[in-house]
Amino acid sequence: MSLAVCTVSHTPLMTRNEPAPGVRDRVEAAFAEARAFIGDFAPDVVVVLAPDHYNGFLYDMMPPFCIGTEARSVGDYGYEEGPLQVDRDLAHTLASAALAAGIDVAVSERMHVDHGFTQPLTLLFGGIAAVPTVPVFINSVAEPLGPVSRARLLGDALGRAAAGLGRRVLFLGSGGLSHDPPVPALAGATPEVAERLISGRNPTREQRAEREKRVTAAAREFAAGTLPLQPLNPEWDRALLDVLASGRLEELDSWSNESFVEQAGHSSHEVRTSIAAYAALAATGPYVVTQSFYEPIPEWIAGFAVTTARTA
Ligand SMILES: O=C(O)CCc1cccc(O)c1O
Ligand SMILES: [Fe+2]
Repeated sequence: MSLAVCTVSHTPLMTRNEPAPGVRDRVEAAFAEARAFIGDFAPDVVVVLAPDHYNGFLYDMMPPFCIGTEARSVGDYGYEEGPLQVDRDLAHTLASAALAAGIDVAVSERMHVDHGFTQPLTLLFGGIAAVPTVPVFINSVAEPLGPVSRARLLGDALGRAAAGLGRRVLFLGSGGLSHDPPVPALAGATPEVAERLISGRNPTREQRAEREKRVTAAAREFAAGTLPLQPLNPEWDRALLDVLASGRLEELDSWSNESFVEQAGHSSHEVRTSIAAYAALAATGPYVVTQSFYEPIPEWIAGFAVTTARTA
C-alpha cells in the first residue's frame, strides 16, 4: 500500500462559532480517527489538494491548478503564518508528470496559501510545517471553472506519478461539501470589491480582521435563520460521498458546474479536492473507504465530512 486518502472539510468558523451540543465532540472524534489512520499509514509525504479564497490566488493571474515548489501561509483566521515544508523535488516531479499527462498545471516557486491548506495541516499534523508536503491548488471558487472531470484527471495523473515513487504518499483533500459562505464574486462586484479580488493580496491586519468578522457574523445569522444564504444540502452531500466510495468517479463527469451551484452552493465546488484525491488512489486500483463521517453544521456554514480510504 503506497497511496492513501484523507479528505476533510475545512471551515475557519470552527474556532469562532459554537455549533449545536455534541457536534464539536463528534467532529473531534472524527479527526482523531483520521489521525489514527494517518499514523498507521505513516506517510513519507502528504500531497495537499486545496482551494483558495482570494488570499493567495487572485484574478491578476488565476490558474485552474497550481503546484507549489515553495509555499507560505498568509496566516488568515488565526492559523500559523509562514512557510510550509515543501518537498521541492517531488513538487517538480509531480508537476512534470501532470503536464506530460496533458493536465496544464501552473507551477509556483512562491505559492501563497490560506486556511484551505493550513487548517487540515494543523488539525491532522499539529502544524503547517510538521510534514513534508506538495501543495496543489485547485481553483474551486473563482469563476470561470473548468468541468469537474478535469479535477478527476489531475488526481489520476498525480496518483499514477506518485505510485511509481516507492514512497508512502497520502493525498489529503481539503474542502466542501455543500455550502455557500459569503465569498465575493467578480461578476457584479463593486469597483472596490473587484479591485480586491484582482490584486488585494496583502490586506492590512484591520482589513483581514474586518472580513473575518463579517463572515463569522454571517454564519451566526445563517444558523439562526435570519440570513438567507443557500441552505446546506445533506442529500447532495451523501450522494457525493456515495459516489466517492463506489469508485465510479467518472459518474461525476456528468454533474454540471451549474448543478453544483444550484443544489449545493458556490463553494460546493471545493469537493473537487476530494474528487482529485480519490482519483489519485483509484489510479492504482480498487480502494475501500475506511472512515466516512458526515454532518451538516450551519454554524460553520459547512456540510462537513471526514473520510479516509486505502487500497483494497
Ligand atoms: O472567509 C472566507 O473566505 C470563507 C471562509 C469559509 C467559511 C465556511 C466554509 C469554508 O469552506 C470557508 O472557506
Ligand atoms: Fe473554503
